[in-house]
Amino acid sequence: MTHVRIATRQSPLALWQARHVGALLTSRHPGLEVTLVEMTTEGDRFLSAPLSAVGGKGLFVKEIEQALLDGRADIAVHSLKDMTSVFPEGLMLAAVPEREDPRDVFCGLGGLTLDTLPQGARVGTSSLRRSCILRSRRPDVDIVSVRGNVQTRLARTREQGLAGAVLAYAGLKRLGLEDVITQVLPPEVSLPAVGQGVLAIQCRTDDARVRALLAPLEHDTTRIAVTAERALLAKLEGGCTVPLAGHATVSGDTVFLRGLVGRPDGTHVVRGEVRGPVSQAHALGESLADDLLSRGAADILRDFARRSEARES
Ligand SMILES: NCc1[nH]cc(CCC(=O)O)c1CC(=O)O
Repeated sequence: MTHVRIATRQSPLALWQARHVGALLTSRHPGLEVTLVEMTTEGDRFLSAPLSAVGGKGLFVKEIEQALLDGRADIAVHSLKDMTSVFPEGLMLAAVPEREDPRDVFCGLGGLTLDTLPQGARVGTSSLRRSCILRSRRPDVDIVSVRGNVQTRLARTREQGLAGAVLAYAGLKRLGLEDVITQVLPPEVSLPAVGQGVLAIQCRTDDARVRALLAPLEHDTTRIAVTAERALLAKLEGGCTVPLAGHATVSGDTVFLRGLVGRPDGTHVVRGEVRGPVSQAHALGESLADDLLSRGAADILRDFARRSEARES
């Protein structure tokens, strides 16, 4: 019987995700042999600097993608959230399984929530999006960068005596760590990142065998939502990392997409939303991007690009 190799990072969350996709595959294809190819990526090696300073989210996926292109693995499993809008030539997003809960959560010390946080509290996150959203609601809050895998971030939050940290519900659920959550943040409060809660299953575009094996893992509603979200991302990303959120829901034949671009300190936030038929998911994402750009996001992106240049020189 046939065999597939899944490339994955070695963090507990990445391993859970790769094993989960392995289990989905063997349940659809009894007798299929699945092995994991465990890798360490550049993103895992530079844990001390903020992600935005060491090269952004592409770091975690680049080396895994190379393993696919080199034929060292047949499938890669990533968090879609960690992927840039452009895929390397020769690779495709072969399947997106059903989305896990996309919301952010607050993990507060001693039961704290965002509403009971004391004035000037220190909150852990290394996400520009979470920093922007938190500061826009609570300008008094002090953002402390905590990087590393989910368990490491929770440990740092405790060690440094922070009031709490904002994390993704999906990661905590997958790791069985829901008991640290003190508040689930609705999208109206913390608009999720593009692709949050979604697993990206990647393979070589010319690998018909693996594409056929992955086809039954595809979840149509999830695909529609991420098509809208990633069309928004593609028009706003512009090569630099900026606080950006994008979240779509599907109800019947209608997609509802919300987006946000802002400054990391929360002093300027541009929000918008669009609604339209599922067949127009991609165009809706692009039109929301244009709308945000015309209402101030273009200025924010321009300032950001200028500051990145200043950092490099
Ligand atoms: N940036 C790291 C990362 N990438 C994906 C998840 C969670 C799982 C998901 O969103 O699918 C996380 C952890 C977090 O943000 O708390």
